[in-house]
This record gives sequence, structure tokens and C-alpha cells, in this order.
Amino acid sequence: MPIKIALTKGRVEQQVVPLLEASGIDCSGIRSKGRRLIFDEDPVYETILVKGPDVLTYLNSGAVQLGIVGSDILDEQRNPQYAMLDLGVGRCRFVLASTSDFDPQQVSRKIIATKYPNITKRYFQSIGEDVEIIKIEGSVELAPLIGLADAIVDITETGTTLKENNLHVYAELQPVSTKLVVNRLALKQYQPQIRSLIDALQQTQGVNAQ
Ligand SMILES: Nc1ncnc2c1ncn2[C@@H]1O[C@H](COP(=O)(O)OP(=O)(O)OP(=O)(O)O)[C@@H](O)[C@H]1O
Ligand SMILES: O=P(O)(O)OC[C@H]1O[C@H](OP(=O)(O)OP(=O)(O)O)[C@H](O)[C@@H]1O
Repeated sequence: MPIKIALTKGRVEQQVVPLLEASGIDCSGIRSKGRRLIFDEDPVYETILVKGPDVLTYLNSGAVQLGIVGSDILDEQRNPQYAMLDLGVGRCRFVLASTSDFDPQQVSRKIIATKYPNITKRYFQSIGEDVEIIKIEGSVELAPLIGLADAIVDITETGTTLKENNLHVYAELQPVSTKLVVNRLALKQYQPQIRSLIDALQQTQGVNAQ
């Protein structure tokens, strides 16, 4: 039985496939995938491509043994106990951002738009502030520009999206990077294979043990 890996498709997939290949995993199917979602070219690891939040759904159910997902998703879903390895890619950070006329000290209850309501709630709780949170699914930067919210909590990497939409950073929250996560039962059942994958990934450039 191959060991199944749920890999976040998109940005994470693009950065992680070279690391998996450098660790000896055949990713030729993923490289020329078309609309396929299951990749069984490698004799040891079968990879499926899913959306980030679904990685944890597959992992927690035991349908897959390993997952590769951003720490933004792990932190949002409060599931950090499964993280085995920081893959050193997908690095970005959470910020509070808004237009130049935003007043962080405003007396009225702030409205914050975000894809990450739990992270946002925890951040404002940590600074003792009660805010209204509006969950949106993407293009978060629009919210303060169109009058939906006073500010946003979102991830930024290069800062280009903020800059091109005339938004400023008002606070730095937490860093984000891509993690290898493991189902606890699978860790017991497949310990040698999972250990050897972790060792191989650690030897690839830029990979740090947790
Ligand atoms: N600007 C960024 N820089 C670096 N990593 C990012 C950035 N944006 C997102 N990520 C990481 O990549 C993961 C998924 O990003 P990606 O943009 O591929 O999917 P998405 O935001 O769900 O978009 P879509 O809905 O278009 O698939 C995030 O969970 C995060 O860990
Ligand atoms: O600082 P930058 O390098 O510009 O990256 C930041 C952007 O990347 C993410 O969006 P994504 O591309 O995932 O699209 P989305 O707006 O649909 O979530 C994030 O939500 C920002 O919008």
C-alpha cells in the first residue's frame, strides 16, 4: 500500500514539487497533470491534490497519511499538533492593513475583513480589542477600498498587492510557511517510511527541522 500525501494545489504545489523530487519522489505525473488529481507514478508515495483546508479533512479522517499545507491553514483551524517539518517554502506573513486614513485608535468598533476569522479573532483578543469580523473568500484587499470594512487581516509576501491597491501595514501578526503534517496513527504504522521522507526533505536546500 503506498503512503498517501495530500498536497495543497496551487502556490504550495509549485514550491513543494521540486523538494519532493529532490527527495527522490517521482512527480512526473504532477508536472504534466492536466485535470488529474491522483498521482501514483512513485512506488512509495501516492499524491493527491486538494485545496488547503481540505488537506486537514483528509488527514484527520485517516484517508491520507501525510499532508502538505500552509501554517496559515493550520493556525486558522487550530491544528498545529500535526506539524512535523517546516519545509522552508511558502513564506509570507499575516498583517493588519488598510488605507492611509485608517485610524488604529478609532473609538467605534472596527470592522475587519479576512479569509482567516479565527486568526483575526485571536489577534484582536490578544490586544484586548473587540471587533466585528466579516469573512470573505478572496481579493481581501478590496474590502477597505470599497467600504466593506475598516481594515483587513491577510497574508502578504512581496507586498505588491498591498502597494498596488494603496494599502498600508498597521501591524505585523504571525509568519507563515509550508508544513509537512502527519496523521498520528500513520506515524506509528509507517514510522520508517515517514522518517526517511523527513530525513530526505531535511537534506534538501532550505529545509529546517521543527
Ligand atoms: N502571497 C503569498 N506568498 C506566499 N505564500 C502564499 C501567498 N498566498 C498564499 N500563500 C500560501 O499558499 C497557500 C495557498 O495559496 P493559493 O494562492 O495557491 O491558494 P488560494 O489562496 O486558496 O487561492 P485559490 O482560491 O485561487 O486556489 C496559502 O494557504 C498560503 O500558505
Ligand atoms: O504580498 P503579495 O506577494 O502581493 O501577496 C499577497 C497576496 O497573495 C494572496 O492572495 P492570492 O494570490 O492567494 O489570491 P486571493 O486574493 O484570491 O486569495 C494574499 O491574499 C494577497 O492578496
